[in-house]
Amino acid sequence: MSQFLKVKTAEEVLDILKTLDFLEAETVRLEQACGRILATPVSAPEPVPHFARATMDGYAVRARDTFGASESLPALLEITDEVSMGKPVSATTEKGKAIAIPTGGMLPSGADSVVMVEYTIPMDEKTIEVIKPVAPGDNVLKEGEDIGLGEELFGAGWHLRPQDIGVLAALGMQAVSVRRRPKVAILSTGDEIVPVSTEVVPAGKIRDINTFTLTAQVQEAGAEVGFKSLVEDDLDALISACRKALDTHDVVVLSGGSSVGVRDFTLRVLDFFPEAELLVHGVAVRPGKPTILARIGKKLFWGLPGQPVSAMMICRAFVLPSLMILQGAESALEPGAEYGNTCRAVLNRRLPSVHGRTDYVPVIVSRVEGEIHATPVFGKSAMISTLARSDGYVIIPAHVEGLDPGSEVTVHLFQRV
Ligand SMILES: Nc1nc2c(c(=O)[nH]1)N[C@H]1C(S)=C(S)[C@@H](COP(=O)(O)OP(=O)(O)OC[C@H]3O[C@@H](n4cnc5c(N)ncnc54)[C@H](O)[C@@H]3O)O[C@H]1N2
Ligand code: MOO
Repeated sequence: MSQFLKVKTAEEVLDILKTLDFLEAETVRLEQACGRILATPVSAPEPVPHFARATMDGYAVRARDTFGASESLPALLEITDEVSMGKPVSATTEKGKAIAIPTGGMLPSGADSVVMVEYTIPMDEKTIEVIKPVAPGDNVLKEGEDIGLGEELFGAGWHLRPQDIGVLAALGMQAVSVRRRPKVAILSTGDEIVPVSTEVVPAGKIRDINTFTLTAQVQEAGAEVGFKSLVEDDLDALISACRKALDTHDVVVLSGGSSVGVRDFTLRVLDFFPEAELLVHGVAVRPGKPTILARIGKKLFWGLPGQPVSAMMICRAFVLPSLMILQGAESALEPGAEYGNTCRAVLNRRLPSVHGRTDYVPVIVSRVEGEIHATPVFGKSAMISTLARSDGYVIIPAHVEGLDPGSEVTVHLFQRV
């Protein structure tokens, strides 16, 4: 199966990802729904609120009984009843009458507005003077004013946020249908890689970084990380680790290998999976050109470069979008959609770039005299500290040969919020 495919552009890879099938839907309780992606649209089965409510403490009145009221010429109203919180009141607000009401109380019939207590002067136990008029609807939340009956609230593919959960709670939806979280296995390979727990690292070896960075990244995209393993550079060991991972996971993310010819090694692993279909073998990007993507049955297999910066950038640029698409995220399916938040900034250094290759350049974002600046962080892709110092990255498209200082750029922020 080791056919060699033409190196793909970043856009071609994203287009391939958009053709992936979504994972199945599952029902989760509202408490677990934040951050999940809706599988079916949601519309309102009832109005919110389902009765008119006061939004201020005061008196429920007929607005026309207060028209023209002022401090010098107050409107005199008789208090006939009091609304208790959480209970309907049987009394009706009649002409010249007022019913005391707390914020959130149910508006009595006949009333169309609430006079705030501050604009009333008690005359005696049963009488108030209103010193400022109200218009119909003042200080009242009407039935369905928050959410209308049948209102279309969220489409399939909507990424649920805390406030969305609040809407679902208001509607009494105790459970929602969302896409299953992708289960991801993270395999790191290389004879030079030793576990983080290694106290004295032998000469020629380094501690494992990628297992940790890739795990943290894919979790950020809502995936569950199952199997994690450091695998030696041995074909049989790699095949058996991949087989185990593919059996029980939706996605396998393998990083690194041996310095020479590792790509062939990863491709050779794929030869042992008859269903494997190589989708990407090399991407015209920097860093991370030697990236592999294959489909194995319904499963995805990513082969990422071993350099920690390259692995993280490819994960962010392609693996995370693939995880969002598996979860049916509409935001990941839009043309030109990028994962995460962005901000606009002014570049304060020249950024060289080669025509025909998309560059991902880490930057520091700072505010200088009210303007947001992006300062490139240069460094080799073996240097994880460059990303730790950066706030995000700028993408220089393949057709652009470098950017001059003063260019306005979009910074893709590492932090999602
Ligand atoms: N002669 C050439 N050499 C290299 C080329 C090339 O085109 N010709 N490409 C370079 C580029 S670009 C990259 S990227 C790397 C590709 O690396 P591999 O994916 O083959 O992976 P490795 O060789 O195993 O690792 C590269 C580097 O990353 C370190 N590494 C690997 N895994 C981890 C880990 N889990 N934690 C921390 N660091 C890790 C590994 O020790 C190597 O230093 O090849 C270039 N070479
Ligand atoms: O493609 Mo490599 O990832 O630039 O270091």
